[in-house]
Amino acid sequence: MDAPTLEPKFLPSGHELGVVAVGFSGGQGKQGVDAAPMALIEAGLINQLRDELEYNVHFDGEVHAYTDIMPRDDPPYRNMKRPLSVSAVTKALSEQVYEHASQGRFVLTLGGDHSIAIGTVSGTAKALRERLGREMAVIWVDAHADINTPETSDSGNIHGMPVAFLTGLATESRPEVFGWLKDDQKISTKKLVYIGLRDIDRGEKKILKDHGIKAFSMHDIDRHGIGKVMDMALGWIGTDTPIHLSFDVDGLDPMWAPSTGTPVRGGLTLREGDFIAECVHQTGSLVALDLVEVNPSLESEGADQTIRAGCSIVRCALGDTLL
Ligand SMILES: NC(=[NH2+])NCCC[C@H](N)C(=O)O
Ligand SMILES: [Mn+2]
Ligand SMILES: [Mn+2]
Repeated sequence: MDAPTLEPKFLPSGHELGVVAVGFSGGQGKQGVDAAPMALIEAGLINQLRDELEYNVHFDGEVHAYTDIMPRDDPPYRNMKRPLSVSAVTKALSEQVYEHASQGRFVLTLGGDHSIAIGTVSGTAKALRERLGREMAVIWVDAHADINTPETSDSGNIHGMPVAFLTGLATESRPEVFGWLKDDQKISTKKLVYIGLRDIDRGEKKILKDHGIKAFSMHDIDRHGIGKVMDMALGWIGTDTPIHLSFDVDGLDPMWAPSTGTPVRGGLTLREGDFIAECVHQTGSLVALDLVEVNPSLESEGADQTIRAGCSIVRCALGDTLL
């Protein structure tokens, strides 16, 4: 199989890969999503990246559960469930991701629910600003926009809010509830692009509209095809901007990825998911990838294919090709 061919634009070498495994489920209510990193690793993902794609993998060999920093008492605050836990975990994760990214490594984070993106995106955004003096773009592949503020959220689940905190649309001064997030760890709403949306809350629709956020829904993919949508999405970002890809496995149709906490029918095919990852790799601008929301304990007869779909997306984003 081919080694990653493209010269990356924002990494000193195309071969240094930092991996962080995050066994965290507190951003939503269903247990089991914390088992995903181990399931992905046991399916051979890290070995494939090392042996077939020839990455020099920097991985501490641990699935981080952050039990030592988890507060015992964590009541709702401003409608958020488990705010202290999610804040503490994402703060620690942000530092781990920052460490890899500031050493010029590509950062792969295996989640975990999507609240962990508060940690991953903040870590890479800060490192890229320091290392290159550049603002980073984020491509968010998901059935959901995850841009609720604590006030617009119906569920109170923080995995539906990460983008609001990362763009500064939601703010909080208490350091123990995301007040640790500083401007240099945030991203602009102008550098955010969604792909695959199909289940957006009313308050989220208003936010997307009011801030002119670039979003390609399943309707756009039906209309233009995924090839054209990727041209438009990457055209919006431009060729001079590093990209962090945050991939929620529920962006795929439940036919291909049934084992996830909030499945929504009418999603991306397996090939469309891989194609998105391939196209983003081909830009040479990709600096980080999150794979989140795989929950092997749900629809467990479909767990294997969900895990395989997740592994495939990661390999494609890291330069695997069909030929
Ligand atoms: N990362 C996810 N799967 N998020 C689902 C969010 C669902 C819903 N919009 C909420 O805010 O609760
Ligand atoms: Mn989702
Ligand atoms: Mn999500």
